[in-house]
Amino acid sequence: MTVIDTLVLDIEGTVCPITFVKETLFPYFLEKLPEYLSKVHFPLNEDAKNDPINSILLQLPEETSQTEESVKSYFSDLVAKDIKDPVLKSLQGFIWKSGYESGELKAPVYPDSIDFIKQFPKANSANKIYIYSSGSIKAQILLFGFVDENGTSVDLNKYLSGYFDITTAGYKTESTSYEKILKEISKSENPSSVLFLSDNVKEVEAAKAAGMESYIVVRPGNAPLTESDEKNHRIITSLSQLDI
Ligand SMILES: CSCCC(=O)C(=O)COP(=O)(O)O
Ligand SMILES: [Mg+2]
Repeated sequence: MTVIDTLVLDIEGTVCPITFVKETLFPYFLEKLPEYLSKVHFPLNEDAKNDPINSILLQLPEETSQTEESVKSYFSDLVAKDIKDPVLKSLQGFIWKSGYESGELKAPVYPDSIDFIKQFPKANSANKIYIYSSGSIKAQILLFGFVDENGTSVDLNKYLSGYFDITTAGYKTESTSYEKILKEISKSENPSSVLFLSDNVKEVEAAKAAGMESYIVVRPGNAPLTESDEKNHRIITSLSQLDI
């Protein structure tokens, strides 16, 4: 049996509760959005590329980016439907930054995940951990940079070897995205030495189709699994159950 030395971790529903994303991060973004949009001049200025919000909004379809109101209602709709849209994810990462830096936001990464992330990449071993989330890479680095460990903010980024999102790897339910990750981390020849963990069955199936090992992580509040999901996949409820 191949030894697993590389982990690729999903975030929401895997190493941190879905409620943190849905009930804290998404509402924080919607609450702050009007304040950020009020500083933008509409119609958008094609030449104001060094204004970060203006440049993000320039990636929107033209009919959506005409007025402050149309932009607000476009993003609110995407958030309500939890659409993994790259422009939304980029703007969310930008707005969450000020929340983490002011101390208003702290990421409730599960204690078992904090322990695992700290101990798995031992010195002088090939062990590595990567992150693959629909949240932008900027948002991933922020989340792991401000982890709430017993009330203290800790930075776990030094234990992580890299990050992938939908702009760099592709959508998480497509096997080609996992093939791309394998190539990027030089594991195409040995995909079964890589373990992907996620709460999302379709993501687990896509990773397996690319040749990775993959388990479903069940956490409180995650979507329920069917009998066939339970039969076809290995399931864990904590990263402390990993026998690697
Ligand atoms: C990186 S924090 C924000 C998470 C987010 O926006 C999201 O859509 C979570 O998706 P995941 O792929 O981590 O389940
Ligand atoms: Mg998830």
